[in-house]
Amino acid sequence: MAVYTDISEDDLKWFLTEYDAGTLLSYKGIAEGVENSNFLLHTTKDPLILTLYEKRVEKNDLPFFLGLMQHLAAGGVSCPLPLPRKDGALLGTLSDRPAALISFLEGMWLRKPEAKHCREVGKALAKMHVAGEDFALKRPNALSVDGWKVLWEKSEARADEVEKGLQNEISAELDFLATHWPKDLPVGVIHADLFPDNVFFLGDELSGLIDFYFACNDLLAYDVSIILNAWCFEKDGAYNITKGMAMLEGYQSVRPLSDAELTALPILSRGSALRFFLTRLFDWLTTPEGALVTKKDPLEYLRKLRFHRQIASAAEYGLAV
Ligand SMILES: Nc1ncnc2c1ncn2[C@@H]1O[C@H](COP(=O)(O)OP(=O)(O)O)[C@@H](O)[C@H]1O
Ligand SMILES: N[C@@H](CCOP(=O)(O)O)C(=O)O
Repeated sequence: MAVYTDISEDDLKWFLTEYDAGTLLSYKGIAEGVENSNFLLHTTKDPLILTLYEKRVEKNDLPFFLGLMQHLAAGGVSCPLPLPRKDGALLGTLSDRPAALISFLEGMWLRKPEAKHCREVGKALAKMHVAGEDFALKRPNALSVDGWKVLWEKSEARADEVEKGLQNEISAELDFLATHWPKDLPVGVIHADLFPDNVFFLGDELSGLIDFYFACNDLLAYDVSIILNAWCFEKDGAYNITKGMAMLEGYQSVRPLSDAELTALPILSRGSALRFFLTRLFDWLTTPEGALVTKKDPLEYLRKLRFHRQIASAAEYGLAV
């Protein structure tokens, strides 16, 4: 469960006086997510999500995230809209945390996505990439190669507690990726965390994307590798080529990938698998027992990383190159 910060009813009512959000009827903490504290609010107007920004979110980045949601929504991407305060600001303070109200998005995330859903996610990601082209603000990816090294330094000494031999394996992987990471591919605004729990569906129809708090400027094809990792593997660790094919076709129906992007897909997928392995490993080693958050398994991403090491070309993901 991710409610790191408690709020009192009085404080919340006071916070709401800054907005034209109606009168509070009820509120409850949301059990999902790992980064921030989220609450569902019912008022005499539309339902809202209240987010209190926690440890890994830099306050200076919030105008980028909230502005991006506004920009994408205006560009036809279905995503939550931040509600401005009466003074026009998108951000307030509650329980000593930066806090925002965003619109409630109908739908639910899929526990068992199928190939047809992967196709929709591919399309939606490509639409987001296109809609983000003229977004003026910039945010470098703090979780690319240099950021991975910093994260790794914090976990390295204890990595073998999770699996013997990890210290050597991951150090070598980082060296490899630092040397071979592609530089000349198309860049733009990427979501960077488009996992199943961040995509809502109503029936089989994709109703929207949420959780833009890792969004940044980086290689567009890196974002494709993230969804490939997050959506196209089965619980037993096997890659599902039918899902991969559907996802890549969906993406390319909106934004075709260049030959260089396709060639780079295996190494980008190694990188994105490593990125999620490293944040999970850090959380695994540092989250106190009994904390109200579900820890995610780092080894799931180690297995994906090892899979991508064996891939010789993007054709093996389900696409003729
Ligand atoms: N705009 C929204 N509309 C509906 N539900 C939302 C919205 N934003 C967040 N949620 C709910 O809160 C949960 C956690 O949100 P998320 O942004 O993924 O949190 P975190 O950043 O902490 O990972 C989601 O799984 C969803 O249930
Ligand atoms: N998707 C990441 C963790 C970030 O969680 P989210 O709730 O913000 O999507 C992972 O699976 O490691």
